Amino acid sequence: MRKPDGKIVLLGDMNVGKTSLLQRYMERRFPDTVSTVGGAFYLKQWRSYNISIWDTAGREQFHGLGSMYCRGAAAVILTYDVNHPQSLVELEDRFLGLTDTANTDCLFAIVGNKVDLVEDRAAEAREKEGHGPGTAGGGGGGSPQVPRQVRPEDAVALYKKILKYKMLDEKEVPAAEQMCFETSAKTGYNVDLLFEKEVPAAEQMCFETSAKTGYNVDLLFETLFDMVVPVILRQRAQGPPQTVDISSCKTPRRTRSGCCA
Ligand SMILES: Nc1nc2c(ncn2[C@@H]2O[C@H](COP(=O)(O)OP(=O)(O)OP(=O)(O)O)[C@@H](O)[C@H]2O)c(=O)[nH]1
Ligand SMILES: [Mg+2]
Repeated sequence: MRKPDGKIVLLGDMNVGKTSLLQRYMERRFPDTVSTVGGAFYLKQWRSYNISIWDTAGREQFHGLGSMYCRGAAAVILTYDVNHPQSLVELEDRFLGLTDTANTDCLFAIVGNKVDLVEDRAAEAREKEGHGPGTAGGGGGGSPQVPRQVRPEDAVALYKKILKYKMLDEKEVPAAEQMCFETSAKTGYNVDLLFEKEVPAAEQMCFETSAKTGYNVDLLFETLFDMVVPVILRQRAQGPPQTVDISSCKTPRRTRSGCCA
């Protein structure tokens, strides 16, 4: 089997729908799931690249494994349940610190899943499908719907905090080393790096999805695949890929305030 060119990791609390999102995308279905033990991955061919997508366990007992799965990751999908505000809080408190082992220019996406259960989104989906407001069925696919618990702005705020945590805030002055490039137009060396290194806008990296109806699931994964390709190219230009060394994995310290230590 060919070695994957890049890695994307799904993180988030138990029950938010990580496995369901991955199965919806890869297998085009919404099967019954059991709580994940450890982790598992799918391989996706995107253009000429092989991308591994890792599903991880949200249960506390497997927490220490998260940083191992994130090692060398080109992108991390931080997943929460739009109906459980605590699952968004957990991303900052418990999961963000696990990404310290990811690639230095790792991309982050924040995904609010189970949006089919939210009243306002279900109405929006019905209108998109051409049904009037109040039509039975709609985006919820028969699920009982509840008032919105987490606003998209809350996810955007977390994304901005992550950029700060990773020192990628647009307002920060980039380090001198980051802004000096050696290139070759003839071989293409560092040319993509020069033109494509930019921080995506927060709104572009926050998604609301439904693994149940499929809403925004293709958009999420395929937007990330397109963004991960330049990261893979940069990784190649910078040297050999990192390997997983289980013995060197440490569980990061957790903090309640201000991201992770
Ligand atoms: N209504 C609705 N239910 C969902 C959705 N996604 C997942 N679920 C349900 O939520 C439950 C948990 O889904 P999983 O995909 O197993 O959650 P997980 O994040 O992988 O959980 P762990 O493996 O324990 O970390 C299951 O009963 C799913 O059927 C969704 O988009 N909408
Ligand atoms: Mg799972």
